[in-house]
Amino acid sequence: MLAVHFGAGNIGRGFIGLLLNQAGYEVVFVDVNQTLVEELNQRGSYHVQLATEGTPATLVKGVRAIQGQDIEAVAKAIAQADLVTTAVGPHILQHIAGAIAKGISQRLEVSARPLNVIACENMIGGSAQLKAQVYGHLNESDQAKAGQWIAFPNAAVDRIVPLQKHEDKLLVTVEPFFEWVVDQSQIVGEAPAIEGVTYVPDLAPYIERKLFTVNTGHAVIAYLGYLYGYATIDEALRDDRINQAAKGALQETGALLLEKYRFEKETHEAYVEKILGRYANPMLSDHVTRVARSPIRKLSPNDRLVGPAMQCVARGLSAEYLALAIAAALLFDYPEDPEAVQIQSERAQNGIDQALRSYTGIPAGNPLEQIVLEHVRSLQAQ
Ligand SMILES: NC(=O)c1ccc[n+]([C@@H]2O[C@H](COP(=O)([O-])OP(=O)(O)OC[C@H]3O[C@@H](n4cnc5c(N)ncnc54)[C@H](O)[C@@H]3O)[C@@H](O)[C@H]2O)c1
Ligand SMILES: O=P(O)(O)OC[C@@H](O)[C@@H](O)[C@H](O)[C@H](O)CO
Repeated sequence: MLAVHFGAGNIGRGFIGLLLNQAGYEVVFVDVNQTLVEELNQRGSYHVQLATEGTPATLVKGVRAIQGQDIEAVAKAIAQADLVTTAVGPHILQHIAGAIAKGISQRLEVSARPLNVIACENMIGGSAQLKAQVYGHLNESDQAKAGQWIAFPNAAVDRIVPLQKHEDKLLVTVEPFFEWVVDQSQIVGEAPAIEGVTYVPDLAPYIERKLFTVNTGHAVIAYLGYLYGYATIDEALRDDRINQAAKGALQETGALLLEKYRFEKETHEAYVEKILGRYANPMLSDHVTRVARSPIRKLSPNDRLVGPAMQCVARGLSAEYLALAIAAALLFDYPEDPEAVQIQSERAQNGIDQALRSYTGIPAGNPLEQIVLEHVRSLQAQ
């Protein structure tokens, strides 16, 4: 069994590649980072270390890699694959769509075999978005055939994997917890048997619960942590102001999720407690600037902050702490993050009101707008 995985980064090696390997797949990574590609091909293996005391590292063997710019080689691998997965980042999906389409066309020419393409990104409808981008590269006849043989099931993935700073360029340290949920209703052929994957009939509650809890809380801690001068998530969480804001935001998204999806209150509270413990893991050393990365994406209308905040406001639920985090994200002026630089330049040229409108999609006059602007003023005054 052959799995082609796009993105040999933190989640790619530390989570998806590991589980696929343990499920018996030969894993072929596709990446544009030449160092990673060369190391993977030279060594054919790498280690995954759990961020806990005294656990030995796991060896992932029999892997190789293809340079992402080698479209012919990538397409050939996809034509032969039994499964395709991605963990490249939401904005990169459009750049891999052409190679996936080429592989699908080659495959449809020679064989009628089902193939599932699963985007493992932090976003709602990641695989559906990738499908639309891939279809943009297929002719009508291939689109029709692909409709029968190629599926793009949406997924939710959860495992905190910080930036890696090991001498060994392939070693990846991950938290022990993981969750990989896939929409069963969108699978073509037999569902891939991967230990650790949960198939569900409808992904919506799972992806929203994950994005609006794990990633919302994370974003609150990261943006406030950055403003208050902390380097890592666990450090920031020890500040009472940030701790209270994270818990407050998770209460707000919790109220929304409970109302929308009828999760059991106790089960959701236990889920939140577990996540707060995961953030606090001192062995992860997860930098606030990693978690805060790409603020334009994180401030977009369907993402972890504005998404739940707008829904809370529409339902008459509180969104005070979410608004505080949106304000902090608008003030995130980390010079090494191009999206932060872009927001700050908009703010400098046209003011915070315009920056808020441009990047959050909050309609002018929506009550959330004023709440966010008040938080901006109070954060600036501190
Ligand atoms: N790190 C986490 O804790 C975590 C957890 C769950 C989900 N995610 C999601 O997983 C995805 C990847 O995150 P990450 O933390 O592993 O990032 P990362 O930067 O470590 O990995 C991304 C990899 O994609 C590669 N890449 C970039 N452009 C490419 C292209 N055109 N073709 C092939 N490869 C390309 C990069 O070189 C890099 O190795 C994101 O969507 C993220 O939100 C991350
Ligand atoms: O990957 P991002 O940039 O969408 O979000 C940053 C972190 O919140 C994220 O990577 C988490 O660590 C991960 O989603 C945990 O499952």
